[in-house]
Amino acid sequence: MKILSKEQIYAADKATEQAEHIPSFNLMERAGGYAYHYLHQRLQNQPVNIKIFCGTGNNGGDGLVIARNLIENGYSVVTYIVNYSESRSTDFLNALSVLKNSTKNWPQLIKSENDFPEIQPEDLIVDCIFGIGLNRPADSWVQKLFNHINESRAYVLAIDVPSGMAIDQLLKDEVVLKPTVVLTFQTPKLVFFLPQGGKHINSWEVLDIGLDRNYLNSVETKAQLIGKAEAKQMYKPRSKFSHKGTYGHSLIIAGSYGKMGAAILSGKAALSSGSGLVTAYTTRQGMPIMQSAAPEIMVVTDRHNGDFLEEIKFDLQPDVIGIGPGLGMAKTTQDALKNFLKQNESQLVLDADALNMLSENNDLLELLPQFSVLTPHPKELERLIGSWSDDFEKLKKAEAFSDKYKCILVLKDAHTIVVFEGKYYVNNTGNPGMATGGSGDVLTGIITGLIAQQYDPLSASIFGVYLHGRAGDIAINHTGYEGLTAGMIVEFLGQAYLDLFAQESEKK
Ligand SMILES: NC(=O)C1=CN([C@@H]2O[C@H](COP(=O)(O)OP(=O)(O)OC[C@H]3O[C@@H](n4cnc5c(N)ncnc54)[C@H](O)[C@@H]3O)[C@@H](O)[C@H]2O)[C@@H](O)CC1
Ligand SMILES: [K+]
Repeated sequence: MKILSKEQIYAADKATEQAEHIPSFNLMERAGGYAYHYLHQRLQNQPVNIKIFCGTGNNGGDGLVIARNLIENGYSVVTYIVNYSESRSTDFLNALSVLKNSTKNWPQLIKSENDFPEIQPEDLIVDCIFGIGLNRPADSWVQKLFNHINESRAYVLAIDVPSGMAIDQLLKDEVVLKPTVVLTFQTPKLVFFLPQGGKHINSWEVLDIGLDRNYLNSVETKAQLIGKAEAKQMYKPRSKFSHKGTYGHSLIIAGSYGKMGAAILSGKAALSSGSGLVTAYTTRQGMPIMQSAAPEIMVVTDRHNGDFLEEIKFDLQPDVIGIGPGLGMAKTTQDALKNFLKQNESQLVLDADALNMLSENNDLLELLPQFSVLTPHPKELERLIGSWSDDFEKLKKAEAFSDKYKCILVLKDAHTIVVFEGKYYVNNTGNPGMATGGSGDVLTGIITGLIAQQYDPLSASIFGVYLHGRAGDIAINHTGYEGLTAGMIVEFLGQAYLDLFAQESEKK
């Protein structure tokens, strides 16, 4: 699903007005009307006290349209205008006059803290104070109103975006009216998926307000949300006349004394993602551990007998190499990595200690083949690209890094974002249960295994992140968040594949 920027949303509104030859107020009527239907379907005329807080721009105008529809249909509504500014948008004024003409229920003005109404926990709050137009922190009395509503513990439905949250920047000392649900128009907003904005959002739904299809189909967005529909399109079906060689050979370079689990998890994940063959390259001590833990995985070791890898040399021609999990940061391993990178020609997926070694020896980055995949978690990313002031800057810096080294960056987080060639692919699977040791090793294995099967590195990264999250989502039905272990993500990978097509087969 495309994630439109603020400018693109305004342009989509304009394109719709032009294509349909309608004034902008009709679009507000439509958006507010659909939002009313959304509420009505769920409320079914239950006697709830609804409090609608409206700003003085178009988000506020939407609120006035929702209020009018609710009142006309017999709901108990109090409408407030939060007077953060003396100026009013034209469509806000249109909506206000329609509301005043068609109901006797005039809004109450809130100009300061003295005007705050009491809010009961059982009230239903509709937040239409600020939408996508917020571009600076709200006045302190308005922020106090947000907190006043937050403290009430009432159910809050935010219209389009939660008030107080800018969609294209992190505002200083941001105070957000915390929504129970965000009903967002047409396209989810990027900020919902970034840690600093996303932490306020439990749940969001898209309301299709019928913006112009031509515009939406043709607009190129920087960000895209990756769900099942997108993942399904990437899936490569298997042919009947295939053999293990068809699906490639993955080499996993991982593990050290006490960290053989990382190699096992990565290797097993590469196998379960479908790699035809998997070989692990690890320390000699690791050989019996690997062989007994995963008989399907072949093992090659270095010549030495140390706790850490001292040499990375093998007589194989893998299709792809996943390198890094559990390697440790020993000087000998760093030298081994350097020598390996100097002569390597295989496609690479780099994770964990391999990334840390790259951060410590920046010149090694120049040795990476084009389209290498790097999968840093936030700390590893910071070591690679330096610190950032907010999530938007983090993305920009990641983009610059990816451009410079022609690599694919997989920014692991609650919503993992794959960054490549100026585009952001935002994953929409996964859950907090996956914040567990080894989960990243599994992702490395999956992406490696997909590249072995001839997924191009970008598709392998996007699809791999999706499958990893989906496997975790299916697994928690059996384990709960706390009980989920990285090994289970591997076990449920097959289910994640099956799930891509689950709906079709259920319908048959
Ligand atoms: N045709 C359209 O453009 C449509 C717009 N819609 C709604 O319009 C919203 C956007 O409306 P607006 O652009 O009017 O913006 P908002 O209603 O989000 O904000 C109102 C105005 O407040 C001002 N402002 C920004 N930060 C402020 C601050 N901290 N303190 C005081 N004033 C501040 C800005 O000038 C901004 O335009 C969307 O989120 C959506 O809800 C919908 O009605 C659908 C159609
Ligand atoms: K809002």
